[in-house]
Amino acid sequence: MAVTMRVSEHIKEVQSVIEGSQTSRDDVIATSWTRCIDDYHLDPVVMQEAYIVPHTQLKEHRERLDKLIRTAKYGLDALYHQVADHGYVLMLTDAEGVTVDYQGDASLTWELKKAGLYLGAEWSEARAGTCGVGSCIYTGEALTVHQSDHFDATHSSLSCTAAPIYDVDGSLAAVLDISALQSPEPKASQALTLQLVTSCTRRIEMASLMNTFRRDWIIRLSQSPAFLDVDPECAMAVDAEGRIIGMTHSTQRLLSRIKGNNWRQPHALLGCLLSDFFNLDINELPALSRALPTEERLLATIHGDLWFAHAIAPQPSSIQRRKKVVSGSLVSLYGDDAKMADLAIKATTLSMSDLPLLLNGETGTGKEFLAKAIHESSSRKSGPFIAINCAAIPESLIESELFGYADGAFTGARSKGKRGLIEQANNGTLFLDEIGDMPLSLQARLLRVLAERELLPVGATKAIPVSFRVLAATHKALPDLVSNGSFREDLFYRINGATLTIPALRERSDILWLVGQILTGLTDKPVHVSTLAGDLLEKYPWPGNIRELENTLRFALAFCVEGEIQPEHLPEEIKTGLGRPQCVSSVTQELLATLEAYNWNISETARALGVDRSTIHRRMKKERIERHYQPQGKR
Ligand SMILES: Nc1ncnc2c1ncn2[C@@H]1O[C@H](COP(=O)(O)OP(=O)(O)OP(=O)(O)O)[C@@H](O)[C@H]1O
Repeated sequence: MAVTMRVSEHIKEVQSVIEGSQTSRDDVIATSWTRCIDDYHLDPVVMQEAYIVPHTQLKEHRERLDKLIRTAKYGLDALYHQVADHGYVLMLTDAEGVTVDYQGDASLTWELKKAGLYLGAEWSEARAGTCGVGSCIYTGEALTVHQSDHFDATHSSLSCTAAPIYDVDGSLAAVLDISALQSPEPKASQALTLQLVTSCTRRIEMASLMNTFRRDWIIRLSQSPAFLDVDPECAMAVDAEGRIIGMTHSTQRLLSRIKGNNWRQPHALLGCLLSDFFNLDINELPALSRALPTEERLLATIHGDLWFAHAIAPQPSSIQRRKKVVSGSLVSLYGDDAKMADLAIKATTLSMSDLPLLLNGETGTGKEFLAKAIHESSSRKSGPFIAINCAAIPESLIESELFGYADGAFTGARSKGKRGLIEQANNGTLFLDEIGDMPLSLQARLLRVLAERELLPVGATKAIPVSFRVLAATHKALPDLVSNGSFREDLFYRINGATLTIPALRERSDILWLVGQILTGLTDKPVHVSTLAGDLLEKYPWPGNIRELENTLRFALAFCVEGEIQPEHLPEEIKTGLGRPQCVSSVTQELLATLEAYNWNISETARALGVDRSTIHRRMKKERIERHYQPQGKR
């Protein structure tokens, strides 16, 4: 009976307030009641229990706020511990009012669920009428909706105190609410609760800013030097050019005040220079680090108001931190890429030993580049680095090129002896590129040199002692060549003290860094890459890896005159984002198979396919078919 009386009185009060009667309710409550009628068309007579969103929807809402839930966890746990004994539950909702995280007394689950103080409950104004979370979302301010402040009499036993949590870009991310099923009658009893919730949201925003902008400058401000380090009021993130890129909500209000802006327009602040608000330039930030006593770290706004400030320098990424253990030359191999960082750390350790290394990777991934860096990081760096492309030297010359020949080994003009490449590598590094293409007969001779550390030039009778480190590279799977008998197993073990595998360019996350490095090497002029062109370069699959990237940039430089590479300066296959054709037609497959079968003899291939030679040439040109790794002399 008493409940029915209370409900009808509440409905009457709501109606009289809507009609404009004087009320002792807070303004924020009265205006929300008006919205409920005018905007959401809710009827105070129709009472509705809390709405719980279906489980699958809740999962999606939670996933969207996952990062914040994890960041806020410690703060939420601490807050719940403070209020649990006083009968409060804690809810974190997203900006739509859906409860995505919850802590409450498990023994009261049934009552709490019924009252909507539970995971999945949706507390938007449009759905639930005037309520803590919904009205906080609408106003963007912390507030308490106490008992009969609720529009819907169903909720008039609840007291809900909510505060907004803003994202680092100033948009509303979430609402933190603590609610009680029962509370004392006066609304003032909730004043302390409001304080608690607000200071918790400030700390969550601070943690979120610190997490998001680890690699940028963070400036924290406080009116008290004693609280600057422990509980600052404001914090903002600033990029290398001194532009504001993130902020907590109190900073949003402070900066808006300085500029004379409405605080609800955070985008008018983002991107502005620090010097638009404070008498400070980015270069002066180090002076605000902990090197100076707190009392001396003063920062003045452009209007002369003073704040104590603490500037935190950008923290190096884990990859950058790990770069400190990578030896000098190997650092220049990569930017922010975890796979390359792992490779460089391994290469640094191995470069200190004399172990033979096998460098594996697709064509153009930088195997020779890596080999040189390893040489330069090793104790043999003052010796020569001799590179031999085992696939490029004609088979007939390879022996004399590698081993040299003695005086009089040949008749005629070349009767004077010649030092072979292996001898030239003495005291340095011998880099055997495309080792998988070395003929079996030479593999045996190379094995002997590696085993005995002495070499016998062609026609010589006396062996020469040699000391060098062997680095070998291949894009082929050497174990497969060993299995099919085209590579000697004993040589494989001799050159493979350890294997270093270089990732393909498409697997790397530092493509744009590489673009910058290569452009610096190709031109003295400053050249930028537009965002769109950069996107295309990052998306392209790069079958030819860094070599193809280098050629692409040469191509782009030839067409770009304005100092900025745009998509139209890129080759067709990159511009269209399609890449080179990945699958070959059956006609092309037949042509390839026949060429292979006839050892790339065009006349025999033409005869076998019943066409003339010019047709084969034309089709090879059209399909860009060419024989790879053919010894030079036979092309
Ligand atoms: N980290 C790097 N920074 C800049 N340029 C690089 C880098 N790595 C490789 N390159 C360039 O890419 C091209 C290909 O590199 P490299 O010849 O070392 O590749 P590779 O794997 O040995 O190729 P292949 O398998 O065809 O022998 C070279 O012009 C080299 O200068």
